[in-house]
Parts: sequence; C-alpha cells; structure tokens
Amino acid sequence: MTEVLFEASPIDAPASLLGESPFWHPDEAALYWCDIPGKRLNRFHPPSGRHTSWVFDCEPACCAPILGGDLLLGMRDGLWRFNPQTGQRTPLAPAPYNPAHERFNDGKADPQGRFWVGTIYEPRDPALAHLYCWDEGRLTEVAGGVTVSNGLAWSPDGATLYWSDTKSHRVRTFAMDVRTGQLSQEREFAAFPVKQVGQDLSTYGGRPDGAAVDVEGCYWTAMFEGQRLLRLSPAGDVRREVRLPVRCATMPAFGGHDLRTLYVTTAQEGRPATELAAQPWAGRVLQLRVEVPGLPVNFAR
Ligand SMILES: O=C1O[C@H](CS(=O)(=O)O)[C@@H](O)[C@H](O)[C@H]1O
Repeated sequence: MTEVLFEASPIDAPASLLGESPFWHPDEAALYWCDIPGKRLNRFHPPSGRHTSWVFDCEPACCAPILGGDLLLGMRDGLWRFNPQTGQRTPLAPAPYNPAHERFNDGKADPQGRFWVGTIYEPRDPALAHLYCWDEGRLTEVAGGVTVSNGLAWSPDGATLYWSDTKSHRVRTFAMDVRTGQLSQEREFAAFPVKQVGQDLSTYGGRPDGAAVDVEGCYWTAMFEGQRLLRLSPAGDVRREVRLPVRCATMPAFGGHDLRTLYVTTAQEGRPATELAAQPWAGRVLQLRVEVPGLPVNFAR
C-alpha cells in the first residue's frame, strides 16, 4: 500500500464543525477563526499554546481586526463590533437580508479598511446571495447573482479584488479603485469542473472556498470537498497543489512572525461517518510552512 505523506498537521486546538475566516492578528501573535454552526469565535496563541473561545447565540461567519482595537464580526443577524477582553458586542448594522434563509459568509477588510462581506443563500437556488461593502457606517450592496459568496482577497497593490461563488465553481476578479472602492472590469479568473451527480469524490477536484494572497500576488484557494489547496498565479495558472489530510478545507490564512505559516480551516459538519473515521483531523485548523510569505491581514476602520 502506498503511504500518503501530507505536509499539513493540526494546531493544538479543538475541532470546529465548520471552521471559517482565519486571520493572523499581528499585535497578538494569535490566530482567530469562526466556527459558524458551532456559534464560536476562536483564538489560538501559538507561543503559549493557549486556546480561547467565545460562544454566541447566533452564527459568526467572518471576523477581522479593527484599527485601534476590537474585532468586526459578520454574524447571521448583522455586523457587530466585538471586544475580546470584555466579551462585549456592539451592533454596527442589522442584516440587510432575511436571516431565516440567508446569512453573512466570507468577509474581509480591504487595504483601505473598507469591510467587504458576502452572503450565502441557504436554499441554494436561485442565486440570490450578495456582496456588500461596509464603509463609514454604511452597508452598501455592490454585487449579486451568486449562491455562496466566498474567496475575498486583494492583489498586493490592492487594485484587484478576487471574489468566488463556491456553488458555481468560479472565481472572478474586478479592478478596484483603491481610493473609492469602486469596482469595474469584471473578469473570470478561474473555473473548475462542477461535481456531477453521483461522481466519486476521488475524481473531483473541489470548489473554490476561502482564499488568501501571497507577496508574489498568487491566490491560494481552499478547494472545498477536493481535499486540496491550489496556488494560482495572477494570470490564473495553477502553480502549486497541496494535498490535505481532510476532505473539506474552507480557507487559508498566512500567519506566524514571518507570515510563512499557512493556516487552513476545515469542516466536519455534514460529512459521512466513514470519511470522518478515516480523517480524524476534519474540523481542525491545519498548518504548513510555505516559502513565499503571505500579505498581512487588513484592519477594518
Ligand atoms: O456553509 C458553508 O458552506 C460552503 C461550502 S458549500 O457551499 O457547501 O459548497 C462554504 O464554502 C462556506 O464558506 C460555508 O460557510
């Protein structure tokens, strides 16, 4: 039997049901991530090995640091400011959709501190999810026509926005006016073969989920259900594939003092029992070392 060696192994923190939105906080030397159905925000501090989590009454889907302190949380019921020291949560904006069948999903700040956040339309059909931008106290709808808004990331110069729709297996780019945040020149960046009904997972490459960009401008995407990460050049060519010991990776994030540790959140929710028995790290945050550092996290303002 051939032994498969994986480069990634889990950090010393409990598994999530559906881990998402990891980011490395440079001031705290800690990794934050959400467990959406577990209704938890997690923090792991590698130097001390300390894991902390906060439990809410509503699903947190994305988190970002705010300039000057606190975190911004995108939750099913809206955007919140959260103080991890006191546990206090202050409302910023109510959900601009019906939370009975839609919720915020992937969200990130751009280099100017505007917070971009998309939604997931849970009935999945039709494609009624959106992308919003939170800026100067206003939440504005900027795009729609997707089902699972995901994969937000920016090129190193901040002038290209990446955005995926996991369900349609596509990643697109926009030119972004760095000063105003105005989007133009929508283009298809990458498209992956859609899973056929009854297709064996061993022949399926997965669909683009969360993403992160490195200093060479390459786009790292988690391929949900494909058991791999892909590193795509700015032109969209696959430069590297990293096989993972877990079927469902959800998002990579660069961390560590040199931003060369790639953390990857994963999911176990809804997976078959046989798969979970074979992949005991499902739901854990994985880590691996990479050669090219990532871009630091952007702070929301
Ligand atoms: O709920 C979620 O699920 C999706 C994966 S999929 O839509 O089921 O293919 C994941 O990408 C998303 O980020 C997560 O919140």
